[in-house]
Amino acid sequence: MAREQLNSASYNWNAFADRPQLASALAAKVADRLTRAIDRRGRAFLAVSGGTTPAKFFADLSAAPIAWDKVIVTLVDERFVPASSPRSNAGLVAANLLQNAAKAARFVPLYHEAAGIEDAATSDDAALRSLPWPLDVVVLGMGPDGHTASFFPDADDLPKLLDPASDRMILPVHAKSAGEPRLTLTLARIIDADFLALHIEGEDKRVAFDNAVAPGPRKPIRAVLDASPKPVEVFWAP
Ligand SMILES: O=C(O)[C@H](O)[C@@H](O)[C@H](O)[C@H](O)COP(=O)(O)O
Repeated sequence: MAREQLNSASYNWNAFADRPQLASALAAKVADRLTRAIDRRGRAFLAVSGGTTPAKFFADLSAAPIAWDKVIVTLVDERFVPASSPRSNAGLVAANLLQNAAKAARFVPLYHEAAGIEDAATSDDAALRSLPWPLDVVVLGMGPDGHTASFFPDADDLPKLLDPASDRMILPVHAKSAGEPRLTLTLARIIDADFLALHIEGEDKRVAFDNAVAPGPRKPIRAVLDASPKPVEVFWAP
């Protein structure tokens, strides 16, 4: 698809006629990039987002015939709730992605019991350092407010979350609009990924994306586009 270069933000817009076609195409692309990573370095490291959008994509990806036993899956971000909560991204991934062939993957969650979100982020950051960074594949989602990961526009310390030079893997997030406190990958770890995709669906998200990349107050998704050394692959269906 033609690449759209807008100011310093670069992205490729991949539009699909419907959501099943998007899910199938994104699953095939991610499976291919994971296989290429395994061929290159003997393993692959994937981070996925939660929310309501990715379930069909997860289901399609879960059936991909790749060497899932060589794949590590983690989350782009997590709500500070146990996996048993309906709000849990780990629960969503367990129910939709870690099924079928993908059951063989190793899953590294972000949530664990802790005194608070700061303690959880500190211990996550230490624990995740042993993973084979950089990520090979990251799949982002986006909210109507232009947030991605847990980079909410009203987050305390948003500049710290968006610092492209951060050496942190995981940071805590407090944001009124987020619901629960969150744990999130830093922007620096996201833009280090070998393949970075943004999966959005519906007219509202297309308008929100267009607004985010238009001149004006910078939304968090725009910070990712601007900082990414490669064009972000946007996958969109009505
Ligand atoms: O924990 C989360 O909610 C996600 O990681 C978040 O960044 C999500 O991708 C967007 O909020 C879009 O969510 P929907 O897919 O529900 O619109």
